[in-house]
Amino acid sequence: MYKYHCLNPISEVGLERLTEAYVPVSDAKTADAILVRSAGMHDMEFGENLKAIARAGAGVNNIPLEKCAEEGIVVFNTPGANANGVKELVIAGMLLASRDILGGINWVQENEEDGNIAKDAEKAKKAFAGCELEGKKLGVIGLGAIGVLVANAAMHLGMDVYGYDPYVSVESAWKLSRNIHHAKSVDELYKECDYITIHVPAMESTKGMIDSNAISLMKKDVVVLNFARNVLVDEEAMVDALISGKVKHYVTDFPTPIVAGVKGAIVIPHLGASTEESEDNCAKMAVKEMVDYLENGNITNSVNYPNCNMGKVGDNKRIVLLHHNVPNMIGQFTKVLARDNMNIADLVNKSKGGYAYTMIDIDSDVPETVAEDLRAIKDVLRVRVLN
Ligand SMILES: NC(=O)c1ccc[n+]([C@@H]2O[C@H](COP(=O)([O-])OP(=O)(O)OC[C@H]3O[C@@H](n4cnc5c(N)ncnc54)[C@H](O)[C@@H]3O)[C@@H](O)[C@H]2O)c1
Ligand SMILES: O=C(O)CC[C@@H](O)C(=O)O
Repeated sequence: MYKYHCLNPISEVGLERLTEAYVPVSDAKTADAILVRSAGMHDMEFGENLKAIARAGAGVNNIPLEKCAEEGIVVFNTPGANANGVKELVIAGMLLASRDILGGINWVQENEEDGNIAKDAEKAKKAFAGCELEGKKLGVIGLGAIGVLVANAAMHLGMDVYGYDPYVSVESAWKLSRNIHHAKSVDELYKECDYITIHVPAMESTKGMIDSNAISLMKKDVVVLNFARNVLVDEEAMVDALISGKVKHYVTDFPTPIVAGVKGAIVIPHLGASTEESEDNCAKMAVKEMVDYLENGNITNSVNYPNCNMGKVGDNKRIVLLHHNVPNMIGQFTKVLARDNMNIADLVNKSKGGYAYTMIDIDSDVPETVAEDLRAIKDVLRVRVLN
């Protein structure tokens, strides 16, 4: 029996895939696994049973990844599962920034009682005119799951698209249209583009990436879109640029007291991934990853431990060990197993940064004393025996 806790509402389409072996609990401290969306987890104390956190979404800046790794808790996310939802809202954001659709709709609501509204609208509409996207230059910073979709869609709308991502994956590079210009530096993109959209994770290295210096390089009347995280943009600098008229619109999915209500800021209440399809996709993927880890020890799409897969647990017992990525760990594991005369049927070891994961299939029972001896090895963070 596994206990799970949902820190945010998770789509039923995902939860209904859990068998009767899974029970929801109201106290996160007692859970084997936590399902989460955007809830902040940095101040949480984790219970000793907690083995996995599955983020139904892409961004993991709400989760203390290093602390989890040290406590032997594997953190998963759902790469690409909500990318289409975000892409569509980014396109909507570009349209909202180009045509005064919001101003026009407000005008109609304010004049709803005007019996001559059809005729008056024809006079009023010139105040809400705008420009088209076709032929304009779009810069996309970050060519991952979302950035690639935005770049390709904008290209199909007739935009001239520049992409910047020094760490682009092979998978993304394959998906990216060959008509996208490869910006050699982010400064080149700032100088060239009429619209700039950012799709990078919030990390120490990306925080404040769009600051006053970046804005100073941009064209006058540029539109900046941020559907990634508020901390990527120096919001004080952005407000100054909106007030001075350097930036025409700042379209952001992240309301903060600094930008909400500022003229020129188009602020959306974090709706990028809030579609039925995205929520279902994320929940299904998060639940699948969580179940496969709890039951089989397989790790897929973890952000703090290496991916590692030995298929389903069969007739053999499986020992899974989370540990620091330091020399001689396998030697110490096999010594413990050899001492108890245990035969290894299969073994996989993978590492990611400072952490490593070892899966060992054993063709006999694994006494608790063996598990305890493995746990006692220095640099071992967690040991589980499955089946
Ligand atoms: N608004 C929403 O509801 C919503 C939904 C999903 C994701 N997001 C945010 O969008 C971010 C991106 O999502 P994704 O699914 O595309 O993630 P992803 O991991 O697929 O792509 C991120 C890309 O950013 C690139 N990158 C990293 N550092 C960079 C840098 N300094 N300069 C340029 N590129 C850099 C990476 O190489 C990667 O290709 C997430 O981390 C999350 O914060 C927001
Ligand atoms: O869960 C959400 O609603 C938003 C998720 C989004 O910000 C993400 O990073 O995937």
